[in-house]
Parts: sequence; structure tokens; C-alpha cells
Amino acid sequence: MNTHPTSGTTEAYIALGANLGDREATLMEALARLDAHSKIEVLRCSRLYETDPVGYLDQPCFLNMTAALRTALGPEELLVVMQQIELELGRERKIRYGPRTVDLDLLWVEGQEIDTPLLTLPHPRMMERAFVLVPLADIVAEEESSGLYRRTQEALTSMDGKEGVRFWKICNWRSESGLTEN
Ligand SMILES: Nc1ncnc2c1ncn2[C@@H]1O[C@H](COP(=O)(O)OP(=O)(O)OP(=O)(O)O)[C@@H](O)[C@H]1O
Ligand SMILES: Nc1nc2c(c(=O)[nH]1)N=C(CO)CN2
Repeated sequence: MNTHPTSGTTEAYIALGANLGDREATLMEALARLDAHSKIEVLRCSRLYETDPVGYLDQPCFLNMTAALRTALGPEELLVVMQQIELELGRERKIRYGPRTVDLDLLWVEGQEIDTPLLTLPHPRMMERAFVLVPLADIVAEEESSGLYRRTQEALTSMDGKEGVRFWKICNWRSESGLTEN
């Protein structure tokens, strides 16, 4: 059993996507591997959504979701862990915006604005993507103080609806690990 961090930590939000193989199993495995890390705790998960592909259209539908993490890692270290998990789960980088067994994007980290070649925070495309915003709205608390809740709601309202994003099912990976459902 993992000893989860409680102090000296920050909250972070990530987006998960998959459109090859057993999409749900891969997303659940990615969450389990993040939570198994000694410096990462998965706090909350959104529902799962099936979404039409954006950017590169000739590919299968995605499953998308988001998760809130608490971590003792810095943002760059967290991104490295996420990329390692992508590799372990069979992610190959072939086509930009193309099909993938799993994609883990770092959306937002408490108190962090970064713009380097390796990492941009907040994620530069998150506010344009209904497949990110709809699941993000499931888990960002209204009382969250950084303005992320307000910006998520405003971006969703200014979009032409939530076309191409369909509720698929409740995420239940935590029922096995003993954590509570969102
Ligand atoms: N916030 C971020 N989250 C994830 N990767 C980022 C972020 N900012 C910069 N990057 C960089 O983007 C590079 C490409 O990432 P990736 O292959 O996941 O892109 P993509 O999923 O095809 O497109 P997109 O970034 O639009 O979702 C990574 O190597 C990473 O260094
Ligand atoms: N529906 C959907 N479309 C995408 C996705 C994704 O996760 N969902 N990811 C992409 C690359 O980041 C490109 N297009």
C-alpha cells in the first residue's frame, strides 16, 4: 500500500485520452500507476466520455476523462512520470493529434505558470477543447480559489455546445482501491 503525501504538496489536474486497444482498461491502468507512485495521490476522477476525434479526423473515437492529483513532485518531474507511464502502456508518437493507446496531458498545477520547450502551464490548448473541459467541469470545485472553476465554466459557455462529447460511463477504478467516487 502506497503512503500518500499530505503536506508540502500541490494540487494538479490532468487530462487522459485513449482511442486504441481497450481504452477504458488503459485509462484505469494509467490512474493506478499514477496513484502507485509514492509522491502522487489521485484525489478525484471525472466521468468517462466518448468523444469525436479533433484535429486529425480519420481515427477512432476517444475515451476522455480528467483527474485531480496531489503531488510532492515539481511540474517537470510529474510530466516525466506521466510520459513514462505513456511509454509503459504502449504510446507511440507517430502522427500529431493521431491515434494513441494513451495520452496524459498536464493541464494545470496550483500556483504554476510555465513556458519552456518541454512544458507549458496551464496547458495551452485546454480551454479550446470540449473533450478536456467537459470532464474537467466534473471535478473542479466551485470554491477552488485560482479561478480555474470560473475559467472552465466560461470557456464551456462560449463554445458551440458540447458537440462530439458524450457521457460514456462512471469511472470506477477507485472502488477497487477503496477511494470514494466523484
Ligand atoms: N502541459 C503539458 N502537458 C503535456 N505535454 C506538454 C505540456 N506542455 C508541453 N508539453 C510537451 O508537448 C510535447 C508533445 O506532447 P504530446 O505528444 O502528448 O502532444 P499531443 O498529445 O499530440 O498534442 P497536445 O499537446 O495538443 O495534446 C511533449 O513532449 C511535452 O514535452
Ligand atoms: N476527441 C479527442 N480528440 C483528440 C484528442 C483527444 O484526447 N480526444 N487528443 C488529441 C491530441 O492531444 C487530438 N485529438
